[in-house]
Amino acid sequence: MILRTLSRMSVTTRDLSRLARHESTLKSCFDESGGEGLILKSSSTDIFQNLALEDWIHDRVDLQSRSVLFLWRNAPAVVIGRHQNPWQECNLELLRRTGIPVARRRSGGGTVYHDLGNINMTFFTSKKKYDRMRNLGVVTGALKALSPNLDVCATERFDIILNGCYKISGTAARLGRKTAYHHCTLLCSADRSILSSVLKSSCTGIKSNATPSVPSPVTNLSDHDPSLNPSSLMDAIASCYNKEFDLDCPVLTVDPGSEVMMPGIHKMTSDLKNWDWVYGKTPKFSVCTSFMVDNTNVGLEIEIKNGVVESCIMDVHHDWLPADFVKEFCSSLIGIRFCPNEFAVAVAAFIRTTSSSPQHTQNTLRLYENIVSVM
Ligand SMILES: Nc1ncnc2c1ncn2[C@@H]1O[C@H](COP(=O)(O)OC(=O)CCCC[C@@H]2CCSS2)[C@@H](O)[C@H]1O
Repeated sequence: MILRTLSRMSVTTRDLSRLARHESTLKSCFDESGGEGLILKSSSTDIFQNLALEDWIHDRVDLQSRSVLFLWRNAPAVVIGRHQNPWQECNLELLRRTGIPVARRRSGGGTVYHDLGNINMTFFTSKKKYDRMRNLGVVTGALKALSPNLDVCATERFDIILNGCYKISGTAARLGRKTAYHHCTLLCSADRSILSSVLKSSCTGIKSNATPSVPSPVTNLSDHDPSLNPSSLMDAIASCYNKEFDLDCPVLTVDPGSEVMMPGIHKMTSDLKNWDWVYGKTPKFSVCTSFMVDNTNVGLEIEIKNGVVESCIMDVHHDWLPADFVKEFCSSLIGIRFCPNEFAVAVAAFIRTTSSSPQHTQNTLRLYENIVSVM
């Protein structure tokens, strides 16, 4: 039975034989799946696991013969677009302090904040069937079905706005050669104060060609209709999806932590967590800034490529730190990741290995404190 269901999904033969060995575990996910469509809901609230499940569906499921709607929510997280700069888009210092992760998704577009009050939907189709407005129609249809008086509409840039001006949903997409997915958010009851504080850069003076986000005033649906909650919204979206695409799919719960059910997903999850993906994929940029230390102005220009310091120039009065010493300090930073941990290690090694007066050591530490605040 499971083999027949999976054949209809056209998962690769290799997967099929591997999956067949775990029939009983797979049943819960695929047993009742219909022919042309599938609605999945994640049991995980881990941003990396959920993005990995998107990758897994995109890579392993034949989307020529069926469409998939994937519904998911995350614990607090910031999600940047494929071509963005996290130093430019968010308050990394605040995120580290609060333990909120930054994730880079595979689709383009801007940065958004997720928590359990925010729903995510991913619409997978063949490239031919890719239609963002139709998908957003499913979302606005679900909202109108639950709360007929809400004034919601999709915009030209594929946001959904409430009362003509408040954004409740943002869209991004990934288009492959033959398949595509469109994913979007829906703000039901997210923490707006955290949303706005984490989406403010803590790094001044960034010069970059990375895709900038387009900030908008946002609102939560539950502030306009307190009867709305994430769970009833997901049910309504699933039912409108079935109606719009003439399907009759149940909502199947999937655990993206299960390697048995989705072979290869652990590697996909760890790739998404990797520093080299989250930070290292940032397009080349520079930080050009200045700060005051002990009434001395310090000019700083750092170039960062693949998340790593490529060049560093510091302009400091020679009475405060001798020019040769500053040059040596700058050289010691080349090749380190632009992040507090590696910077601290590099500065400690520099101090340990360079002969300097107590005053120069003190001043180096003052430089450290100021530079680390832009990382
Ligand atoms: N959760 C959420 N929903 C809607 N709008 C948001 C959200 N968080 C922040 N914002 C607002 O959108 C802008 C950025 O708008 P911008 O248009 O630049 O970017 C987007 O909308 C990207 C949407 C990505 C959707 C994916 C779906 C699954 S994984 S993430 C930000 O500055 C805030 O003003």
